[in-house]
This record gives sequence, structure tokens and C-alpha cells, in this order.
Amino acid sequence: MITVRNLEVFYKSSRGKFRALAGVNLDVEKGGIVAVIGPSGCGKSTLLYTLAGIIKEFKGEVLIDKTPIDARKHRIGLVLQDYGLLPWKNVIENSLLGLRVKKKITKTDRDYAEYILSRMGLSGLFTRYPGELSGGQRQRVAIARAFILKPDILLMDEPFSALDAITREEMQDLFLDVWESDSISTVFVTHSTEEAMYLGKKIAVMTGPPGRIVKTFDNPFFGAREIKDLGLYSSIKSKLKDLIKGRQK
Ligand SMILES: Nc1ncnc2c1ncn2[C@@H]1O[C@H](COP(=O)(O)OP(=O)(O)OP(=O)(O)O)[C@@H](O)[C@H]1O
Repeated sequence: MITVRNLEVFYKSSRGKFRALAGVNLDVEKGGIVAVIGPSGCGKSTLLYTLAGIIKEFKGEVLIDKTPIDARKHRIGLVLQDYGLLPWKNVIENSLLGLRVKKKITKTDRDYAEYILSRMGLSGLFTRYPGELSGGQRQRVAIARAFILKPDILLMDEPFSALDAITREEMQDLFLDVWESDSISTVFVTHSTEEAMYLGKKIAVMTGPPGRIVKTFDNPFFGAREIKDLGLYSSIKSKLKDLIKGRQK
């Protein structure tokens, strides 16, 4: 469970203080998935970094299962826009990095890593280095690494953006599979209204800067590839777009 209350974040530089987030409130229940959507620069990544414990200076509260966020204590699966892979480690080593920080790697961990990597379509690439992979393959290693950690919370910044349409759909479905079996509380950032409506149990619309969540709602189309009520789908989608553009109705 993730609880965010009155979160405020400032970036400080020689030019002064810049308020990136102002009064953000968010609840993600255990096993919930929240899609955060909003225009470029509104503060989505800043919110994710704060939830991950990377930004440590903030006002307000960020709680994971009712205790203040602590990257050493909580298991946080993080998929960042730049993937965060170590160039000198091969695919299998990179995929086990998150877990290695937390515990000694066992044969079972390795087997699970190989299983997830294979499901990600990376079976022939275990000994390749990041420099020998395509952007989409790197992104899949980063997603696999987060899954392999079996995290308390999963945070993903545009996790499927570098993938072609077919691989993206496969990865989205794999994500739902893993999420279903492990019931991981997840927050992910996306620019795509379609992706928010497919993968978000809840959708949070952000505007800014300074970033704030202007609306959160339950998404009736979660997990539905076959859209049965096209009228309702189109009306939610256009409402989402209006909210993102700041045209509230
Ligand atoms: N290190 C920093 N110092 C000062 N300002 C920053 C810093 N990092 C981000 N910002 C500013 O904070 C605001 C929020 O940035 P953030 O990266 O969180 O937005 P975003 O919604 O994730 O954007 P995008 O969708 O383009 O990735 C932006 O206006 C950005 O210019």
C-alpha cells in the first residue's frame, strides 16, 4: 500500500528554488495499479523518484505499508526512462542486480531470472552486454530486473515506450500476468491514454508545474483489450485528454 499526503518537492539550483510538486495526494491499495498521466514537465518523474526514495528532501508524507519510505528497508522495483543498466554487466547479471543488493543470489533466483528473461523474449541474449542490445531489449532487461526483485512496490517511468507495437502489447500482458501472480502495488507513468486505460486500475491525471493530481478515477476498462462499450471508452478517453490539457468539464 502506498500513501502520499500533501507532497511538496523543490529543486534547488543557483537560479533559486523551483517548486516541482505541490500538495500531491495519492493512495495505491495493496495490489493496486495507478497510471499517472499528464503533459511533459508536469512532475510525473519527480513523483516517481520521490516514491522510490531517490528524492529524499520533501514536505509531506510518503508511506509504504504505513512506514516512511526507506529504499534500504523496502523492496522497490524501479524502471527508469534511461533503464539504469550497468554497461559492464551482462543481461543476466544486470537482471539480478536489484536482488543482489538485498540478498545472496541462489540457484532458485537465477532460475527465476532466466524464466522471466525468457518470457521477455530475451532467451538468446543472457551473456550480451547492454551496448550489444537494442533500445527495446534494454528496456525489457530493466523491466525484468524489477520483476525479478519481487518488490513491495513497483514504479515504472514510461516502461513500454521504446517497444514496437507488438512487443509492447506482449510486455503489457506479461506485466499483467506477473502483477496478478504477485499482487504488486504499482505506479507507472505514461503519455499514452490507451496504455493508461489498459493497464491502470486507477488513473491519476496530473497537471503542472508545480505538479498536482487534479483527478483520480477507477478505470472500468482495466485489462480489457476487447472494448465492449466503445461509446463509454471514447467518452472516458476524451475526458482524459481534456483533463490533461487543462480543459476541465
Ligand atoms: N534537477 C532539476 N532541477 C530543476 N528543475 C528540474 C529538475 N528536474 C526536473 N525539473 C523540472 O521539474 C519539472 C518536473 O519535471 P519531471 O521530470 O518530473 O516532469 P515529467 O512530467 O516527468 O516530464 P516528462 O513527461 O517530459 O518526462 C519540470 O518543469 C522540469 O523542468
